[in-house]
Amino acid sequence: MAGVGGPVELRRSWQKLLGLWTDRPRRKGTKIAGRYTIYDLLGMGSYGLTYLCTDEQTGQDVALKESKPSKGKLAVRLLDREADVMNRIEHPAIPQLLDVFTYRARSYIVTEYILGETLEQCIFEQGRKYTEQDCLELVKQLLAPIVHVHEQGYIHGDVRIPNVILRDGQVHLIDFGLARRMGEPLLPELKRRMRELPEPEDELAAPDQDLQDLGHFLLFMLYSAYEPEKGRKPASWQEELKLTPGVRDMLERLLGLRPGYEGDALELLADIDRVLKKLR
Ligand SMILES: Nc1ncnc2c1ncn2[C@@H]1O[C@H](COP(=O)(O)OP(=O)(O)OP(=O)(O)O)[C@@H](O)[C@H]1O
Repeated sequence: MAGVGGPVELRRSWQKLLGLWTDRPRRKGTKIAGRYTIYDLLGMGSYGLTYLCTDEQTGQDVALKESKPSKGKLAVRLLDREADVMNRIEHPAIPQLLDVFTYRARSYIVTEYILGETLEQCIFEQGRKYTEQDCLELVKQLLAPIVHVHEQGYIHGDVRIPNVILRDGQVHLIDFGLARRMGEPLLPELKRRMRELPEPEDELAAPDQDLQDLGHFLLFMLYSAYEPEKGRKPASWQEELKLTPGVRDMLERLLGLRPGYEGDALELLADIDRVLKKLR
């Protein structure tokens, strides 16, 4: 029959509707576990809702992430994993884990709230443009928390501009929802979600994956200053971005277009310092 899907599609639409209802954000002023008062919804991710809350015990602003009820046990498991990784990490450029609890069948993690803007907001909402030097300074800053995560035996797994917050010019790395122990494969349940990523999804977690992501991060940042000439056909980034040779080489190594850093963040750091010296 035209316009009406089969039973599978109908079931999917019904589940989607049910999900929208059960996952609807909580109202401002709602108190969770008698302690955290919701002030604002920060975002709705695939498996969780994140709120800006006031911790009534300390008076501190916190970010509270709640598992999505429609995603059932998987959302709870992912939040547990995220808490487990954050519990082992302590770095000034990573929000501190403050609390983990279950309340009315939902899981929660509470972290320090970083008041600032994500680099995605800086570029797409505020139209900020970053020079090569700015971009390298930011990547250099970001390497510190990434190296710390690697030293604890994990990879972040999702280094992207929406997951980096700038506060007073200092970067903060958030969202450990896809973090994995070194050598661990991607959770089978997440494979479908990661379909668009260029890396093979069966790859075991290794530091080079974060460095590759850092390459994509750097490319995004560099494009913020790109002004396409009128009527010019789209070309490769090497042609579009007029990069100095040092930055271009580094990017090609990060993106795996020539022999790379093999996960060696210290080699990358030395390279950044060398190129920055020339740019300054
Ligand atoms: N500690 C924090 N401080 C300030 N803002 C935060 C913090 N944690 C998350 N946010 C903001 O909350 C929003 C939701 O973030 P979160 O990373 O939890 O989920 P997401 O990115 O929407 O989803 P997904 O986990 O599926 O990528 C984002 O806008 C993010 O910038």
